[in-house]
Amino acid sequence: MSGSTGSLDLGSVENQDVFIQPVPLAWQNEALLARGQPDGGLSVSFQGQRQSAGLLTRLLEYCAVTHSPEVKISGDDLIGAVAEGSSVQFWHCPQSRSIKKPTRMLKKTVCYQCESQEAAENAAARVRQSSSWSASSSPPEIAVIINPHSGTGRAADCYWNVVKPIFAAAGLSTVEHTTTHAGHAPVIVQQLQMHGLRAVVLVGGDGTVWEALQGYMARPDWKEAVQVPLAQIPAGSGNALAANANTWSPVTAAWAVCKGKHTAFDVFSVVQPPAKRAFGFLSVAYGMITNLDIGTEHLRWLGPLRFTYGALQQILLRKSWSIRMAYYPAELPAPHYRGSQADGPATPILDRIDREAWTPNDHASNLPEGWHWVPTDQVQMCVACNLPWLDLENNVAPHASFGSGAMDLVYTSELQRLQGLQVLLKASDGTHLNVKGVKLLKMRAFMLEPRSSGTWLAVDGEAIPRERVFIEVHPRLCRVITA
Ligand SMILES: Nc1ncnc2c1ncn2[C@@H]1O[C@H](COP(=O)(O)OP(=O)(O)OP(=O)(O)O)[C@@H](O)[C@H]1O
Repeated sequence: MSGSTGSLDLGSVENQDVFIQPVPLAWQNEALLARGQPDGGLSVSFQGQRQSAGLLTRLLEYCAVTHSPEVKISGDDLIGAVAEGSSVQFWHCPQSRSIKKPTRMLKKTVCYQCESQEAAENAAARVRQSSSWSASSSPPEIAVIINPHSGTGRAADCYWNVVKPIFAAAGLSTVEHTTTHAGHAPVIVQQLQMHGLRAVVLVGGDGTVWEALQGYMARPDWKEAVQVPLAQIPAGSGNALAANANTWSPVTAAWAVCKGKHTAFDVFSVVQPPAKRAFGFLSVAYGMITNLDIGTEHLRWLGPLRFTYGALQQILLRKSWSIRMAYYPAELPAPHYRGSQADGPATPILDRIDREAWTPNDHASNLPEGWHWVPTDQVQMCVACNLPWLDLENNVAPHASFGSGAMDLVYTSELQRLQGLQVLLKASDGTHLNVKGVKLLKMRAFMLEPRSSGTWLAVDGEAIPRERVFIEVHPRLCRVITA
């Protein structure tokens, strides 16, 4: 590799990654030779001075004396670069070792000295564009909503100290909004200029995602708006959307936003007249699960540990709650709907039943065609999951998936304490479904009628009135950024 002062060699590179279309990327000068790789990655060799000290520098110096002065960064890992004066530094997010929950860590190369400030800025701009702009000539625009109340109250720190520097190195154009009160996120989302946005990034927990979803669906242009993916930076207590998107840590989620890969996922309508229809993305829970979540709100300072504490308490108490529930099974096709959807997505299954006819004391009444009763009138755990992970730790519905068009009802009626403990211990890998007494049903729509006090009815972890509720899944309606 010869260094010819100031010359810029624009070689072409092939695009082998569907999400990254590398621009031709190769330039060289006396100090720095960086070559675009076929996978969109970067091979950097330093022929001039190196700046900055630290372990990484010393390691690289070691490489230099052992005649392998090249740093190779894969296109998948590379996210951008930072230029300062006439030096440039490349940022990348390689996978860390954990295989169970793949996360990424942030790494920065040493600062390479270019021949001029312009050369350094040029180098940084090229790397950003090739690694994080999906071949666009202008930077992707991102709306960020930060809930400073989420989790243990560190969401804002997490964003400004960890995530924002990554977005800046990737050259993303961000506009930040910080919520000032509960219920603020839907207002922010309704006012966003969605056209052209790469993503709406939510820094917070699932309550923030839930609120943002209400904002999406309340927009007159909801059909177009839902094409803009959501992303969750896991900074709350539960962080289920991030878990299900395989973005298990703030750095991993930030990296995923830089890469911009997204997929469709189901959401569901929550119909509980006379209240306005709401929308959920995660779960409908009654009994034990709500007690261990909403019932431990006063222990927020414990972080995710509060759920473990709450679960142990519920298992030992061994309480059960009265319920009546009917469902439209996943095996049956969803009826077709052809009407206008100006007021939100249609609910063809719920529209075919007479919801008023289901009187509270009428367990034996005839069900509409295709519907079945859930065969119990008493539950301990009762949670209908739209996604497998209910938080970063618990894979409660391992057979659920992003776009299945169905929710998995996981429930128990008469678990002993020992079985309850087994469920708690096995929920992290989904094997709790094998514990005797744990039942699973797949449903496209359902009616849940809570009949006990002393517990909550909750959608996505948010309490709703403890009254009869009708749910219908909307297959693949929204989009989410994934790793
Ligand atoms: N500035 C604010 N002050 C107080 N509360 C807020 C503010 N902004 C948002 N909220 C409320 O904070 C609640 C909790 O936020 P969020 O759900 O993100 O965190 P969490 O409860 O820790 O996480 P998870 O829902 O994943 O368990 C939301 O229901 C939201 O209404």
